[in-house]
Amino acid sequence: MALAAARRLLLHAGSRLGRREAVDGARRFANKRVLVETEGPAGVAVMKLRNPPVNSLSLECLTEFTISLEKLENDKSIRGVILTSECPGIFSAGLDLLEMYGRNPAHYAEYWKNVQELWLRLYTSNMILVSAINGASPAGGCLLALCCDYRVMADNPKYTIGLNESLLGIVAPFWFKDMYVNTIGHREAERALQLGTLFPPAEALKVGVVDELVPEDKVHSKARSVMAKWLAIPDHSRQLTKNMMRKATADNLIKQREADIQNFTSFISKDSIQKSLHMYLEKLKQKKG
Ligand SMILES: CC/C=C\C/C=C\C/C=C\C=C\CC(=O)SCCNC(=O)CCNC(=O)[C@H](O)C(C)(C)COP(=O)(O)OP(=O)(O)OC[C@H]1O[C@@H](n2cnc3c(N)ncnc32)[C@H](O)[C@@H]1OP(=O)(O)O
Repeated sequence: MALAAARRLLLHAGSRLGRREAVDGARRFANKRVLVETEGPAGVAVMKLRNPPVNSLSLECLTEFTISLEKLENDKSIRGVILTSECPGIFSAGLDLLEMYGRNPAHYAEYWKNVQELWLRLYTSNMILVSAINGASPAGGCLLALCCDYRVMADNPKYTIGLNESLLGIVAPFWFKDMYVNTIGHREAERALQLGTLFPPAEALKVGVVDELVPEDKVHSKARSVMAKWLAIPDHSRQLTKNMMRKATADNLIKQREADIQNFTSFISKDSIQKSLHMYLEKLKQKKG
């Protein structure tokens, strides 16, 4: 309830701000963790995640992301969105592990509902989505990129991308898996999901997790030129085609959202899974020291 009220407030405040800035010509709105700029080619917004240090998708970040998307969807002048990060070297570290560790079942359920909500909005968006992957993109970070229509990645071998859930002792849900299969094919997905592979850029390109690699300083300009190509296609035919390609995958979750929340909640609440997450978080800490 409290989150729903916060969401309404944010949406309202955001739309007032958005309107005022549009009058000034600045065309920019921001929540704390998501910045949206609509400068550049007409009809294109750039959405930047800014939840330092690693753009983990906390409940607040998910909510702000979903609200920003909703606002852009409602703005008929916007036809395309470039999704990128403001955190140096990190696109997104994926779902926030601290939302899935040491909390209670009601929190897990609320969190998962919001993860589903963001995925459904992104994956089924009528807008053209291009990701400018300017850093590491594990698990939920990869999920965000996979929702896009085209993925441009910085060719920096330090950055990796993939669904690495099995390395954490958890299991990618069926809808993550479905989207992976849709993108890279059954055999590659089967192998990568079991091994929790994090692909360096050249391998990510080879297997089809991303569509194009460019030098790091060219990621944004390339994303813009890709967007220009997609904008040249009439919206109605592109949207109907996208819907035809993606609807069955989205419907598969829509028809069992509640069961998926229950599954997640009981899975993540298990002592053995909490122990695995604890060990993984400790490993992340030790990496530093
Ligand atoms: C039967 C099945 C039924 C249902 C389905 C069930 C379950 C499915 C469940 C969940 C699916 C989850 C998908 C996910 O997205 S899980 C998240 C996976 N993410 C990762 O593995 C990334 C981990 N992070 C890293 O590898 C690195 O941090 C990095 C490469 C992103 C960045 O490296 P850096 O060296 O630059 O930074 P660090 O020092 O490692 O990190 C800084 C700081 O941030 C904390 N942190 C990192 N990632 C996360 C995260 N995802 N969530 C929360 N916090 C994170 C890290 O611990 C550091 O914190 P401190 O400064 O030490 O406090």
